Amino acid sequence: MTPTSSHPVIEVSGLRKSYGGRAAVDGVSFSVEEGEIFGILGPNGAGKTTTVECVEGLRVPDAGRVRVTGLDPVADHEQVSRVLGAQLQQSELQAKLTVREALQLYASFCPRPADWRPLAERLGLTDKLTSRFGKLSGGQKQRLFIALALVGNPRVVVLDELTTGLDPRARRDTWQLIEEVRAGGVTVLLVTHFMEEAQRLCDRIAVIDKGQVAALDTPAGLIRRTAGSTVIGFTPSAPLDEHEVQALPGLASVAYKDGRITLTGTDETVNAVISLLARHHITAHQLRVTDATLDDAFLDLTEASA
Ligand SMILES: Nc1ncnc2c1ncn2[C@@H]1O[C@H](COP(=O)(O)OP(=O)(O)OP(=O)(O)O)[C@@H](O)[C@H]1O
Repeated sequence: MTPTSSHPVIEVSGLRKSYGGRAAVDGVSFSVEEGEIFGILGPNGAGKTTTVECVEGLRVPDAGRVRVTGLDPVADHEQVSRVLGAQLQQSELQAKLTVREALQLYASFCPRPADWRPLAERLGLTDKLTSRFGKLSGGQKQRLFIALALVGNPRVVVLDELTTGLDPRARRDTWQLIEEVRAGGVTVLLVTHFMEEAQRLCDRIAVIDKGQVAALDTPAGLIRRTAGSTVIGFTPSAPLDEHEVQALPGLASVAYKDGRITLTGTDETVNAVISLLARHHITAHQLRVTDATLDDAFLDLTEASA
């Protein structure tokens, strides 16, 4: 089989994988189009890494179909490894290898490698080229893994826990780099625990929970699915009547903490709260009205299936 562009770049359909009789991935389906940044989000143990390892051909599915540029990652492993760049796990690099040697070595495996020097520069590794892998800090190792995933000029890059262990500046630089990589037409499959990262980078996200896709949408679409897409918080100058609060239109949730009330609901809820306060001559101190975040949506979606 040869790669073709008529397929989605990544297709996963009815994927199942069990370990010792326990399903880690239980019927996952999604497809990723060329040039997309597709996020996989989910709680610990949800089956995210197992899913992406099946995409990388590192695990053999028990059932279902996985294709990368139309190729089977297990049967056509060699061809897939020419188009797919993956972030390494810690144990996969020798401690004695220097950063330069690692970059040169990985570039030498690839048919049309990128120039590793600007990549190293972009990832803040230029000062570390002669340092041995074993002596790098956690964040420096992480940056090297990102460089190694990109050095082969892949069509598809799989990044699992992209920015874990990076400081805030390195994290932001890495996000920018990923956006630049995508602007160059590369498709990105990104496993992340960081909501801000998913919201900022991903075109679409599959929320995986207990081995299944709990929701698949754009970040904005996922937020809209949450019961309360608007969050209203304030400290009232006098207690509110609980019956009136519960009767607010569009109300999704109410929480009280240290005299402060936080409601989630809709725009209608905001208007109704303001009228309620005005009717009772109650002042709202430190009133904040914000949009719900992906964090709220994630909790809602993964709790809903708990
Ligand atoms: N090699 C393995 N042998 C046995 N069980 C495994 C193996 N790898 C993963 N599991 C189990 O499969 C389930 C899914 O694991 P997986 O690593 O895919 O989840 P994850 O969503 O990536 O989790 P995390 O966010 O914690 O990295 C977990 O219950 C895990 O314990």
